[in-house]
Amino acid sequence: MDQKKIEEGVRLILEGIGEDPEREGLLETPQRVARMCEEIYGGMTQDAREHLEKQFHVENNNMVVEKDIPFYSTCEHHLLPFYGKAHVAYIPNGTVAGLSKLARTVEVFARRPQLQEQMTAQIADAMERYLHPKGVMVLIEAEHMCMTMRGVQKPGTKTVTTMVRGAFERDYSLQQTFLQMVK
Ligand SMILES: Nc1nc2c(ncn2[C@@H]2O[C@H](COP(=O)(O)OP(=O)(O)OP(=O)(O)O)[C@@H](O)[C@H]2O)c(=O)[nH]1
Ligand SMILES: [Zn+2]
Repeated sequence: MDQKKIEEGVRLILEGIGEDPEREGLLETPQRVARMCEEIYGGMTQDAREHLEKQFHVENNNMVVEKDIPFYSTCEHHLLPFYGKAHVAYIPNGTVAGLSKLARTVEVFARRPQLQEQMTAQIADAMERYLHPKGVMVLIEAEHMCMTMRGVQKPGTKTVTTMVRGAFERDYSLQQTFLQMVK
């Protein structure tokens, strides 16, 4: 990441809103924001493959559900946070990933400027591509700060997005099972 560019940008925004970037409280703010960007946009330099390619063989291919994975992301329109929970499920095809790797996959895509719909699809894509499962379903519920602290100002509004792949697309009862489990 180009820390210097971020610092220049933060200084310009501060000047733009009529602040004095040289006053004591703001002196280190550009560097702080640049360091923060490394963290909150850390997914930009990560590949979900690193997390998902190591797998373990299993005897049964029952549905695996990991629910209530908390995440923080940033909406790409306003650069304000959106945050909530991701629920992911897949039907293995002889192999499974380590449980932590599903949560890590969520992080890879959350830590980027994002649209919730896009993040939902990207997680499903990565699971499909690297786990080669029989099916995948992802459900994300989130609150968008751009809808609460500004604009339409509707705190409490939740946006729910889903993506289904493979067996979940064809079998409605699998979707129902997943929805029951994450409810
Ligand atoms: N589909 C989708 N929209 C999002 C997401 N995050 C923010 N938005 C919306 O992006 C839209 C941007 O609309 P614009 O009309 O270009 O921008 P705006 O004038 O700031 O819109 P308002 O928020 O309605 O004031 C808004 O409706 C936001 O609510 C997201 O993850 N997915
Ligand atoms: Zn927004």
